[in-house]
Amino acid sequence: MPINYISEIKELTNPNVHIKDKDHVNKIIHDIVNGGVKKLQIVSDFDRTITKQHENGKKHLSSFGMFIKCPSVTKKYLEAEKYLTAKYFPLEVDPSIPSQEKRKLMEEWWSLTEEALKGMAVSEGEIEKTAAAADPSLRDGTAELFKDLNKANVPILVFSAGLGDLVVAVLKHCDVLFPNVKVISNFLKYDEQGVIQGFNGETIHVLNKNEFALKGTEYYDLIKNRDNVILMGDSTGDAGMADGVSHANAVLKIGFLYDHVNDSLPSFMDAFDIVLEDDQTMDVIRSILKHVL
Ligand SMILES: Nc1nc2c(ncn2[C@@H]2O[C@H](COP(=O)(O)O)[C@@H](O)[C@H]2O)c(=O)[nH]1
Ligand SMILES: [Mg+2]
Repeated sequence: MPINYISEIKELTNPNVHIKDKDHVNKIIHDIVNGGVKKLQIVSDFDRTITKQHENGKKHLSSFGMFIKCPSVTKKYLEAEKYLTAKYFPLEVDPSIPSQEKRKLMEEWWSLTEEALKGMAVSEGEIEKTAAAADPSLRDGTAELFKDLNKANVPILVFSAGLGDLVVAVLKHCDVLFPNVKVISNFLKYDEQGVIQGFNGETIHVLNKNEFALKGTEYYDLIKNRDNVILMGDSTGDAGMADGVSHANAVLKIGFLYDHVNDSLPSFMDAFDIVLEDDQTMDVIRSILKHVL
């Protein structure tokens, strides 16, 4: 009789864990366990997935939210960022907005953000210092998780619609930027004088991650023989992050839900296999990996 992981793994029996199709989740966990470390890869969102969603009663800053703490950020950008975030963040987390309409709104937000960034001279050094000073909180157990995955040589793709320079600086500051960790995100493009020209490459926002084929990226070679994926995100748009892994076999999608729990739970349970309500830890993925690593 195959193991019933959902009843075996106590972290999956907590009342804040929501699973729509238990048989399906058991089957995926079985495939991941049977495939072992050589077949496994992790794809994770960054803001409010690797970082906490809230701590000590305060919402956690996003990578863009940390960026505005850089001393060289202009007053003009601060005003633009404040206005844009106040306008678009509530729309991002509003479950009642149809996805096509929300996608247009997110495209607007990111393109206006890119325009507002142009012309500033905020150096990488300043970004590193700001990341350290922001004292970001990764989910409890993230360092242990990344260390165990690095030891087992399991690649982790951090796929962020945030500001890649800040994402890398935070991972470095928290000593989790191990060799197995790769970041795909919006990285700043600079001219020779160190002035920001926008983002490098195509802009990633919260609702187009599913379109980023990983084929052709430097990451692809690492994962081409790894067809089992554990995916983690905090937005329904994150659930498509592994769509670019065309050869994927078993994909276990873990969603961290915090905003508008009652209204968002149905769409989260459709998008993710396991939904964790207000869980600021990596306990669930670590408890599953105990059967793999
Ligand atoms: N404070 C701000 N937050 C922003 C801005 N633009 C986007 N965002 C947030 O970033 C995350 C995306 O990052 P991910 O790692 O979760 O993909 C998204 O959820 C937005 O809330 C901004 O200008 N200011
Ligand atoms: Mg996020």
